[in-house]
Amino acid sequence: MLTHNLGYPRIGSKRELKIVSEQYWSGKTSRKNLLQVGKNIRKENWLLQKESGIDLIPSNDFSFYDQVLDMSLMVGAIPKRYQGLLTNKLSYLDLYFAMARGYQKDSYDITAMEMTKWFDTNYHYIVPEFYKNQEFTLFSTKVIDEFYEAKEIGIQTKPVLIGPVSYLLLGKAKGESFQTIDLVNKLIPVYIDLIKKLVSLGAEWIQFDEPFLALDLTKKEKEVYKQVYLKLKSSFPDLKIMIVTYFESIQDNLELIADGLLIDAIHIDLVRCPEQLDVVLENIPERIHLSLGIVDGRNIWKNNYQKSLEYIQEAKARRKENTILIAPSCSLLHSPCDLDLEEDNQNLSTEIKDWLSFAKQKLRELSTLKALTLSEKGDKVFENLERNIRSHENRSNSERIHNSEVDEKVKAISKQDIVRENSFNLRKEVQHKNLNLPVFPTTTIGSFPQTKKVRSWRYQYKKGNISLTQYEEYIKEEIIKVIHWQEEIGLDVLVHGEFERNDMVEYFGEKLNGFAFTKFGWVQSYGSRCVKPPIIYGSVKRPNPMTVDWTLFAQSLTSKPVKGMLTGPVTILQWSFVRDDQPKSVTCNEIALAIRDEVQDLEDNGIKIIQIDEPALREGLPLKQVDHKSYFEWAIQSFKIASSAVSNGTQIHTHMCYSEFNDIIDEIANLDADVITIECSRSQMELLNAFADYKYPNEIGPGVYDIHAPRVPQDEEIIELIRKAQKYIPIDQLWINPDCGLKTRGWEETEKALKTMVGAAKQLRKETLQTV
Ligand SMILES: Nc1nc2c(c(=O)[nH]1)N[C@@H](CNc1ccc(C(=O)N[C@@H](CCC(=O)N[C@@H](CCC(=O)N[C@@H](CCC(=O)O)C(=O)O)C(=O)O)C(=O)O)cc1)CN2
Ligand code: MET
Ligand SMILES: [Zn+2]
Repeated sequence: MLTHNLGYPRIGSKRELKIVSEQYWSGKTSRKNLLQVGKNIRKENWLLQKESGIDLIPSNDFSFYDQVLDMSLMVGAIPKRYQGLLTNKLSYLDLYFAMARGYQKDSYDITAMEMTKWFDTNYHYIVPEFYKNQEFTLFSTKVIDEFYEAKEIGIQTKPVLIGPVSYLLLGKAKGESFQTIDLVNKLIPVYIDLIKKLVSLGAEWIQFDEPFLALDLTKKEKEVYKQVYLKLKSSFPDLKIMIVTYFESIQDNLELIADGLLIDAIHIDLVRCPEQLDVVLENIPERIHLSLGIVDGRNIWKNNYQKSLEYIQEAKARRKENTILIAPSCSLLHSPCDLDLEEDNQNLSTEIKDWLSFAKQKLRELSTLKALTLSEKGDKVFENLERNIRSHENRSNSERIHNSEVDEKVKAISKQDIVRENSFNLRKEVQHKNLNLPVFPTTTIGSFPQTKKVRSWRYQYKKGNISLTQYEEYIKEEIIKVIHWQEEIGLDVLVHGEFERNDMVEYFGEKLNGFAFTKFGWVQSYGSRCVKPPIIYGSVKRPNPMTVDWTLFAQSLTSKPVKGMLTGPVTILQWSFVRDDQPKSVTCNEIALAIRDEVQDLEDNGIKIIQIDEPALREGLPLKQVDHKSYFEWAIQSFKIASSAVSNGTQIHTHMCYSEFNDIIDEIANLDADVITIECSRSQMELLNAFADYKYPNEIGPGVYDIHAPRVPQDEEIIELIRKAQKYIPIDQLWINPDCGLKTRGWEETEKALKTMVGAAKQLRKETLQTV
């Protein structure tokens, strides 16, 4: 039985890659240094995995930005708008970053590629752009270089590629309409080229990530799967092809995998879908090795050895031991790096720490499980099993995890608690009278630039170098500046800027009971951006108001409305590491009740507009159609618990971004928020089609410019987008705002962009008045 790993976090345990990338982008360090830091991280990760007793160690799991973008460069899927950069001899790395971040320099003005969520995770990938007559060529040798690099330090790795079918399905057809999967015959020769090189360097196993193989597939997609793996196997009969699935069960595609695919191993996610083990053992023949994904790659709880050993025993009873592998459920990209770094962390007690395991610890868990499988009772390694059992007992018996008062409150939630006083039409009238806004009201999504300065104050405060009063004074100064600036440029609905927040989820977690925090538990979200998801270990409760003081302070500075700014229950749940000992729906309701109290407090204090962000609503959607309904039932209910306590005149906003929303318009409408601001600009307002078809009843602010990249939009671009929006949405339902919050932007581009946006709104208002 072998242990193997599917991918290790590449940001570095102290976010070394993030730091150096951002320095490189701002011209503060050399390309050579950036490349060196990347190399050091790869080496460290490989050696760590070796020391931890992992038999098959991955390569090409490293990335300077995103593994899907790496694939696009690998196969030469470079959209035309970057060709000029190519011929102008921009380095490979700078071309790569230009595709990810856009390029606005030396008379170039090129937009970035679209970015979207990686399945149901908070990781975002760069969406490949495909054209009907797309050609592919082997453009980059990254995978070969990294295989060789590992070999040089004595490690024979298993290169990781995104499988050709999943790669095509992850992309988007541009220009003429067609199915991306139709490009498969053009793509395969490039994979073959690549594999040929890897095999000649001595690669024995190659891991093909094919997450779509665990999802609903069309007949055609199944057929393509067959063709592709037939072609690959017949080209490389001696190569061991491992197909990796995760986040869902393969049970609906067993026949295809067992009879249709010429492969040597299949990996399944037993953490998400333990129930598939039985049918998989029944149906997958022994000639295909079976990799059991038993250590949770998506959450931070310590592995339950007893349960894992049962799975292994079950497999051993039904197939030869040397056809079994064990692994994390998915790539450890989604786990924080190292629990050992959390020494003297007061927000993570020794008791709770004993319940947890991060990427480094998860590797050890795998080798311990292997050792336990191979040894006899009484061997020393069994002490590990006993310790593990004790940890789990301590956790389930701990007094920290349940609070009967919260349980009672959740049980007492009634139908009345989840509907607004009146329907939207009536509320709208009261709100419009109340707020008296112009047509095309302008607003932003909440955050303004989180500058180094603001972050370093927080850092200094947390370290004890400055007092709380001093820290709050600094934040107040920022709020004063940002309120005045918003008034000056003529925005209609203002925000306080969220300067006091480290992150929109972590901040609320810190204020709620039942959450623990790490110091170094960073997980990559996209590019250099990371999050430190808080850990929900117990009942959630709001001991005190969380945002009221800051919001009132901001409102006291202006006569324009300031939006109260909250993160919604589904998003707090989805972006935290959530307890696995009760249904998510229950935890979500607990959070919803806390947010409801906060909404009520804001209203009681005279705040007229309250935004409850739910950018992760779509992300939480189960990956298979059959499970959608039950998810939406509790997710929508949670949002409504949080938002429905207010009177007609209080305007509830929500905000969503980074996802495809076309297929969930019904559910978005069911939230019954008075206004939704939604990301739209990267997809050129495509989304609004769906809203228009649906005759979406409430108000909408489709994002009019992309905030992911520093690029400043032109006047005409914004006007063009608003005109487009007007074709779909009646004017009296339209708001004007950016795609998302501005926390990742600098002030320079923010000022220019928002002035342009307000200018565009003013111009359109004039035109509208003339036509009336
Ligand atoms: N949780 C979450 N998920 C999300 C989003 C989001 O906002 N939050 N947005 C969407 C896109 N994803 C994003 C994810 C992260 C960031 C982001 O800006 N992350 C920041 C970190 C934010 C943070 O936690 N900041 C802390 C810690 C900052 C820090 O690095 N401190 C330094 C010291 C600071 C100094 O002195 O310079 C240190 O600890 O060493 C703070 O402000 O307090 C980053 O990577 O840079 C943005 C978008 C989808 N998913
Ligand atoms: C990822 S959604 C972000 C919403 C939040 N209010 C912000 O402006 O940053
Ligand atoms: Zn957003």
